[in-house]
Amino acid sequence: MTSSPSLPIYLDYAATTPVDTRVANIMQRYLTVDQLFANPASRSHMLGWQAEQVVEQARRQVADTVGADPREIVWTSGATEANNLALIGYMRANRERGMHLVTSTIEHKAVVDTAKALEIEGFEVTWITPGRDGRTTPEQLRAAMRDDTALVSLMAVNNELGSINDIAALAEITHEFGAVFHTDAAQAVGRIPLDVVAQQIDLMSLSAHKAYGPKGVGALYVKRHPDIRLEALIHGGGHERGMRSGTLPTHQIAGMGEAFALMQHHHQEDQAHIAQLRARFLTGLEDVDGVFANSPLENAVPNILNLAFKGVDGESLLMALRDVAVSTGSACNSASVDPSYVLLGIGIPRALALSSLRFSFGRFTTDADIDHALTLLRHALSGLRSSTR
Ligand SMILES: Cc1ncc(COP(=O)(O)O)c(C=O)c1O
Repeated sequence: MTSSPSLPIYLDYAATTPVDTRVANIMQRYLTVDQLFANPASRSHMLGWQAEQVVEQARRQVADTVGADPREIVWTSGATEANNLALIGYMRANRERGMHLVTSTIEHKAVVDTAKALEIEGFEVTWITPGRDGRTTPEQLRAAMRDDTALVSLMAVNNELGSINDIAALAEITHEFGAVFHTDAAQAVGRIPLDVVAQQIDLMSLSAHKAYGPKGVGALYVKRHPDIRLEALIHGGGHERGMRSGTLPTHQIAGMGEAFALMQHHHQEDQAHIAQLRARFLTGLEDVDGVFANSPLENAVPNILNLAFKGVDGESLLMALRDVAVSTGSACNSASVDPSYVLLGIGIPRALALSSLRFSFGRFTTDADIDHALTLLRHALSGLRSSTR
């Protein structure tokens, strides 16, 4: 007999993942007075050196996960800061190479809004509109490139759709034009193979909390090459080779290192488990009318499934599904609800975009969670549909 899942059922892993207990146990070692709490930048005593070793061990773990050299990893507060540092830091430091940046309309806000801030600063941005499958094609990128393009920023895995870009092909075109390639890989670690050398990535944003690590820590991979110079956004003690000042949070960093090492170790097992959960979920909805997948089912990670429920208001469905933690990509303000710009960006009609929910699964999601969520979803849909009939 399978026991009933505890409520609410968490199907919002793309928003954040729980910290793996093994990661939390390691983080505990670097906090209190009887532990290794010292400042890793303290050079005058052994406790500082020991803390530094912990940071360097985590740097190796993160570097190993993406095929980088540890010296290429710069700690940040998350992927948002890493995206800001990559885009603003690179464009400001390389004005003489070009004032033009290429990105897409369905990037995470941390890229979209950063690119808009650069436009205000006088840089020019070309916004690619990806296809219905959420991918930017090599042809689209080629058409957007100019002689003065300094940087291309295209995400590895889209956070609302799960669509996967062909990073290696996009990076190759970027380099043909002499520009530098950045990818936001916050949703990609442990979901798709990442290898900065094979995929020719120059800059890559990473986040711990999408990979069973803690919130508030991330990294920017910065290829060691004389052409890849960044202007710092945060000034101070000159940490991280001057690229990002601020005392390093040993416990957060150790957590990210362990989380990434576990991600690498569990990659296949996690993804097989999750692919089976997505199939179970889709099968359970086969006989429900008016359900459409906004997420592509090919060239997509299985942990993110965005579905539209025709004729049903997404916000009302969210309310009716109080015992299932999911999300809409909508932005609410006091007067109205704006549909997800990502769904609109791939050509989903406004009404259908407003009827959409993102379900995202993870390492700790069980078959019982899926079955129970299906029961609640079917019940909520029939309730809402019969009330509007
Ligand atoms: C694709 C993508 N980029 C960036 C971020 C922001 O990451 P962080 O929360 O580490 O700042 C997220 C998470 O919301 C994301 O999904």
